[in-house]
Amino acid sequence: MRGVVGVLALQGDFREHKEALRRLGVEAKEVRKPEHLEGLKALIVPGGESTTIGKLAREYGLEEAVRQRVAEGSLAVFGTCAGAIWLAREILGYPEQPRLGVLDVAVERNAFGRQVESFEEDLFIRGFSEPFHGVFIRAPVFRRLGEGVEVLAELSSFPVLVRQGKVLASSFHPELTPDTRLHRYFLELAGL
Ligand SMILES: NC(=O)CC[C@H](N)C(=O)O
Repeated sequence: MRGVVGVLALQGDFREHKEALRRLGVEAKEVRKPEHLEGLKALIVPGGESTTIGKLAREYGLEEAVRQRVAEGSLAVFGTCAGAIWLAREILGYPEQPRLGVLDVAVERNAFGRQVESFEEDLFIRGFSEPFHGVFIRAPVFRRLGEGVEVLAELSSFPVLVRQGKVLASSFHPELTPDTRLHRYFLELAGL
């Protein structure tokens, strides 16, 4: 057992992330209120609908609480798809959409076009020796990357996996494949 990881459980596929953590022998804790963050060093924000996640996180006081913990450097965060959108500083075309703003990127929602609802593609992730099977569902891409943002994987020259300090964000859904390497990478990032 390597410590406890929080999974934001307001909306979206948080159960699949819990299952990925279980496969790694890590205890997952559902986070729905600011007090659930106590003692946590790592939080996963699932895919789903970023407008709903953002709205509920604001309503429940989690937006402010998570932002504070990330600013302090005491919480690592991994956002997948809608979760990644919530982390971004800017959401192109949706200036009013609630977001955390801790990742210095502009994110474009549904960037591969609405007609391309979903697809799968093997990705080369920096530091991984074998390709990672990426599942993309109405996926965003990261644009206008700030100086501190490192690109870990690209697809057709669009960044699809980025990292800034202890903040990790993917356009795709690692929780929907049996491959746990990216979750393991995040645990290491969080110092777990
Ligand atoms: N699979 C997903 O998480 C889709 C994200 C969705 N396109 C959004 O903007 O919230």
